[in-house]
Amino acid sequence: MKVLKFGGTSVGSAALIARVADLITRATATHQIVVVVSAAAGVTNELVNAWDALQQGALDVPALLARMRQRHRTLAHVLGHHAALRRGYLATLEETLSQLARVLRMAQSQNAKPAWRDEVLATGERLMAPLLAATLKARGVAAFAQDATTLICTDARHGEANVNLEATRERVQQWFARLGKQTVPVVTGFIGATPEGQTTTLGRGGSDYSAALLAAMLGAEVLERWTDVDGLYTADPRKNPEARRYQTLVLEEAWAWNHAGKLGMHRKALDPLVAAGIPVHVRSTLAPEQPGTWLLPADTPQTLVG
Ligand SMILES: Nc1ncnc2c1ncn2[C@@H]1O[C@H](COP(=O)(O)OP(=O)(O)O)[C@@H](O)[C@H]1O
Ligand SMILES: N[C@@H](CC(=O)OP(=O)(O)O)C(=O)O
Repeated sequence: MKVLKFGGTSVGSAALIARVADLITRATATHQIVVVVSAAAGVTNELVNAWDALQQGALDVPALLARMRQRHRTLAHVLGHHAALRRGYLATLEETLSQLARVLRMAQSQNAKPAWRDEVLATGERLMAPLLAATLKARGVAAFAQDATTLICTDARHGEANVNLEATRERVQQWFARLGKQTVPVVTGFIGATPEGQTTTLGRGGSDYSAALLAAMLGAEVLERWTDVDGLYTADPRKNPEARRYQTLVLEEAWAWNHAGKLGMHRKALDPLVAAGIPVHVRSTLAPEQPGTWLLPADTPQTLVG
C-alpha cells in the first residue's frame, strides 16, 4: 500500500482538487491507497489570524464564516454536475461552520482556552477531507473522509501536541484492517485528539507528520508527499533561484537536515519513517511527470526506485 499526502498548495483551487483526485484514482489501479490531506492553501493562516483577532476582541465572526463559506463553495465547483455529492458536501460545510461559530462564540464569552484554538484551527482540514472524498466518489472511487481525531492519540499540549505512538499504532492498524482493499480513506492531516477526545494540532505543517505516522504504522511501500515544488532542493527554491534539486537523499541524512530546518517539512516529518525504514517520494502536483526527489533508507536496493 501507499500513503499519498497532499499539502494545502495541492488543493488550493477546484482545478487542483480535480487534478489530485485524478492522481489518486490512477494510483488505486495498482495499490491500496490511504490519502492524507491538509487545509486549502491559506485557510489555516486565516484561522490563526481569526483566533489572534478574537484575543484582541476584534474578530468579526459572521465575516469570517462568510469568507470560509465562499472559499469552500468555490472549491466545491470541482463536483460539477454531481448534484447529490455537492448537496452532501454543502451540508457538511454548513455543519462544520456552525461548529466553528459555536467554539468562537464560547471563546469570545469566556477566557479563551488553547483547546478551543485547536478546535478552530482543525476546521480547514475538516472542510477539505470531505470535499476530496466527494471528488473521488464522483470518479467512482469508494472514498470516505476520516477525521484523524479517532486515529492520532496525543497528549494535551495544544498547538504542538506529542503523539502517543503505541496508542496510535493500535488504533491505526485496527482501523486499516477493517477497510476494504478498494476503499480510499481521506484522512485529515495536522490534527489528533487527547484520550478524552479533545482535538489537538501537531504544529504548523503537521500534515507531513500525520502522513508519516500512518505510512510507518501501516508499513507502506512508500509515502508520496505531493507539494508545489518538484522535489527537495539544496535551499528553498522560492527564495533562492540557485537552489538545486536532489534526485535522491539518504533518508537518515535527510532526517538530520530536516531537524535543522533545511528541507521545508515539519520537524518530525521523517521521524516515524526513519524508525520504520519507509521511503519518501517528494513530487509536484503541478508537474507530476517530473521525477521529484526520493528519500531512501540507507539499506534500500537502488532498483526499487523508478
Ligand atoms: N529545501 C527545500 N526544498 C524544497 N522546498 C522547500 C525547501 N525549503 C523550503 N521549501 C518550501 O516548501 C514549500 C512546500 O511546503 P508547503 O508550503 O508546506 O507546501 P504544502 O502545501 O505542500 O504543504 C515549497 O513551496 C518551498 O518554498
Ligand atoms: N494546514 C496546516 C497543516 C499542514 O501541514 O499544512 P500544509 O501541508 O499545507 O503545510 C498548516 O497550514 O499548518
